[in-house]
Amino acid sequence: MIHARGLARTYKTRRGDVDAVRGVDLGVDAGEIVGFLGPNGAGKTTTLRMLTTLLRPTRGEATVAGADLRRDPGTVRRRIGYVAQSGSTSGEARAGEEVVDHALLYGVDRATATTRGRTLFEQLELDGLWDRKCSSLSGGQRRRLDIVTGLIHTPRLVFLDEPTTGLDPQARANLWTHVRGLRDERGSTVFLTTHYLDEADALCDRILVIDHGQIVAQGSPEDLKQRVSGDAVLLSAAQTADVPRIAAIAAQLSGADAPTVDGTLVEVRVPAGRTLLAGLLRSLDAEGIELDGVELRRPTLDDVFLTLTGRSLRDGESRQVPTDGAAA
Ligand SMILES: Nc1ncnc2c1ncn2[C@@H]1O[C@H](COP(=O)(O)OP(=O)(O)OP(=O)(O)O)[C@@H](O)[C@H]1O
Repeated sequence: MIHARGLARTYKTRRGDVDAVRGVDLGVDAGEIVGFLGPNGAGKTTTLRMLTTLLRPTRGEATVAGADLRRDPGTVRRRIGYVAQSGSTSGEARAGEEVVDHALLYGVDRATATTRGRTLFEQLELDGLWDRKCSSLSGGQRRRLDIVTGLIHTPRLVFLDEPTTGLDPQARANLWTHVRGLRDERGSTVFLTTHYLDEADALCDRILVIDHGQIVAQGSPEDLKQRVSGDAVLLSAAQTADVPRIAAIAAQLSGADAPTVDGTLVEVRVPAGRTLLAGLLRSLDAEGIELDGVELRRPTLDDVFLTLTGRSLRDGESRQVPTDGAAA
């Protein structure tokens, strides 16, 4: 569905050239949900805008939805749906009208657009809102309306730029269900950008990680996580004085990396945390050491990014990340 080779974009600015995307190769098969993940400024939107014909690549080639991006951008445009970060509906318009107008732009006739629009409203739980002003919809409803707009001309490939940014957790989870539905019920291929690791993990068949304009990793969420060897064992000491002894015992675990200490928290990475945990707790107990808490953390996508780049996926954040790997 997408086949790109060496796609690059340099912006000319007064301060000099900005190499936003530096030669991206990527492939997306029909029916996949692919997540495009990376920190702010990594090049996600620039890549998306090139693939959707909104921005001309400085270098590289791509076929998108079966048409050549450079030679036949008109066909690419007709075959894809694009839901921009900022959305595309205007506040004063009525929701249904907005969707029908969008379809007319694509050459869909009014009757067909209305029938399709009403079906999509039902599928995306917007029924009853056809005549409502867009400005009176909730954030989640408006985002789903953006998606209806992106789908009204029945594209085979849909690009979603940060579809859940700004939504509350329930609205995000609800939108994931709808994105899965696009693929499962309509057979659409979905290419989405996101900052949220949990979103990519839960929703995507495959993930591409971009950093500094280049793809630094790709694979299924599980594949990527398996590249980070080991589990993290986090031991929270009840008494600060016990921390050095806890670290010393943790360091003796089979295959352990050097433990790190942060206040009363000792963290150690081991190849198979689950099998070592019981023995570790027995050793600590035998030494009369009391713990406030124990956590075994499987690798997260953020660990993958840390391993690859030495940085957290979440901007400017250092190692103090929530232990469940969920994005803030
Ligand atoms: N029109 C432009 N002119 C100059 N530089 C730009 C322009 N648009 C983007 N850039 C720069 O190109 C780089 C990539 O930006 P891009 O918006 O593609 O990243 P992103 O991964 O989508 O970021 P975000 O997650 O913040 O949306 C950044 O350094 C950005 O400042």
